[in-house]
Amino acid sequence: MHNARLTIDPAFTVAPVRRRTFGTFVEHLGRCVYTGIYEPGHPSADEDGFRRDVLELTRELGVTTVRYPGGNFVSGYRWEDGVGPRERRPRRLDLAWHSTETNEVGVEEFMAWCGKAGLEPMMAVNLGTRGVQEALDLLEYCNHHSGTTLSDLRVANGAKEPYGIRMWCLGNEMDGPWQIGHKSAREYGRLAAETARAMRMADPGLELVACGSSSSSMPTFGAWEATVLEETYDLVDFISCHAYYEEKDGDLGGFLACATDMERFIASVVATADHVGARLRSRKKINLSFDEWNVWYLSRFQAAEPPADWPVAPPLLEDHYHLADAVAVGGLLITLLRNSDRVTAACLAQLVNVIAPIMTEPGGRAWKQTTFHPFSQAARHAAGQVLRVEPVSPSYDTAEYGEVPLLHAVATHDERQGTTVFAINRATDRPLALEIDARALGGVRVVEATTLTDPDVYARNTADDPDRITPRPNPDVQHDPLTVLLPPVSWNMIRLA
Ligand SMILES: O=[N+]([O-])c1ccc(O[C@@H]2O[C@@H](CO)[C@H](O)[C@H]2O)cc1
Repeated sequence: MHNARLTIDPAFTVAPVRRRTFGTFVEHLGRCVYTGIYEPGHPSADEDGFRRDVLELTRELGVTTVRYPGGNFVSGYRWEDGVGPRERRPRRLDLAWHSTETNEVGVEEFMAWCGKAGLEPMMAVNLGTRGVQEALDLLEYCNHHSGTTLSDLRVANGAKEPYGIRMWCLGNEMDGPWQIGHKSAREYGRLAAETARAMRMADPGLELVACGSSSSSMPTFGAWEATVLEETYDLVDFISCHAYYEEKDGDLGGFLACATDMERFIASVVATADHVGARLRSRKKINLSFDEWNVWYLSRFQAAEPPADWPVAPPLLEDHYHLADAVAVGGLLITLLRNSDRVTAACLAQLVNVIAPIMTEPGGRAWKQTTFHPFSQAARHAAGQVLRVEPVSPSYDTAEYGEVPLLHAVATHDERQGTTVFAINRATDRPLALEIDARALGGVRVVEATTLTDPDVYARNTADDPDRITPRPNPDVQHDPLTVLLPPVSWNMIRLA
């Protein structure tokens, strides 16, 4: 058995828990929209064609914000295609995903779905094939009350009240050579600046996200952020970060340590943003929108052929997650929370079917993947302030990241909801006895301790066995000293009150 310790003291805080940390992403990609959130013929479909089973799971997941409509898709998207009478909407080639887009769902349907799910939208504009004018048009269509051609069109299409969308992404991954309309940092920075400047003329209160790098392994990483922020610093609020991880060559220990990369990624982008701010002598701080993060078996996707014959909503990027994937996701969530001073928005990519916590069968069942659980527990129970905890833990050696602690943890504290510790044990061979020094909280007890684990780290949930991997009460809790046994390869939640 390994032993680790952490001390909880509500006097030492990082930042408030940001509700936007629990965002997700709905892209017109594969079956995320069609047969994901939307399937008119489905037995659970509501009057607007949205699957009630998916809506219910989305609520249970605890999602707060949702990014839309892409992703790579947005860089070739004409938003006007998706508004007005359905029978008049064009069918288009979606070059990003080699599919046919029917436009049955567009901004109107998406906003109606957000209303039903109780989510804040985060809208992306196309800066691949389009520019300032089209972004302004979409903004006017969405947010202007009425009395102009575009706002009256929205009203005529059934949405009397403006949508009031606050958060906007200025394009998507424009550093990626795969992106339609891919640009250099300077080209993109100028376009993002002019788009942001014009959007702010319409509404100075918007929160704008400039594209950062599509991963920290891009050759332009760092330089890209610096150049883009040189152009946009005073005009945007966020720089985006995207990161996907997968187990490579059977290196489970290295994979479970992937949050180490995310940690370094965040530190590098914060340093770069602050460096630009310092050179500009600005008092403003740019925050990070980690608006794509997840486990994604990208190498399998890259090895596969694109869909033949431009199908409508083909199954794409449908990763079936196992326990170890869920523990990796839990580790990434812990890192996002630990960096809540600068990471003030994040989106798990994506929500349904496409590298997603929720899976569906067309016409059939919906179920929770393993990765659903760390997200839903953190979204529900992380509250109040993120506490600065400094776990003391044995470490292990990884090929990719060097020495990494076996324990990765964070705690949050709220006067009413109490204190919650989220922790993963990365050890593959034995449990970790975690001693929690909670004396500063004064006489608290464990009110709930759960663990997500399984003797088979590659066990998955399926439609037939949807609860194979689900949080279960952790029986190994001792008081005085407060000690919880974390099983090997596990995600854990410990609630104190
Ligand atoms: O590292 N890559 O090779 C790589 C390739 C594509 C890629 O796309 C991003 O991930 C897609 C799925 O969420 C989103 O549509 C897009 O923004 C993100 C990363």
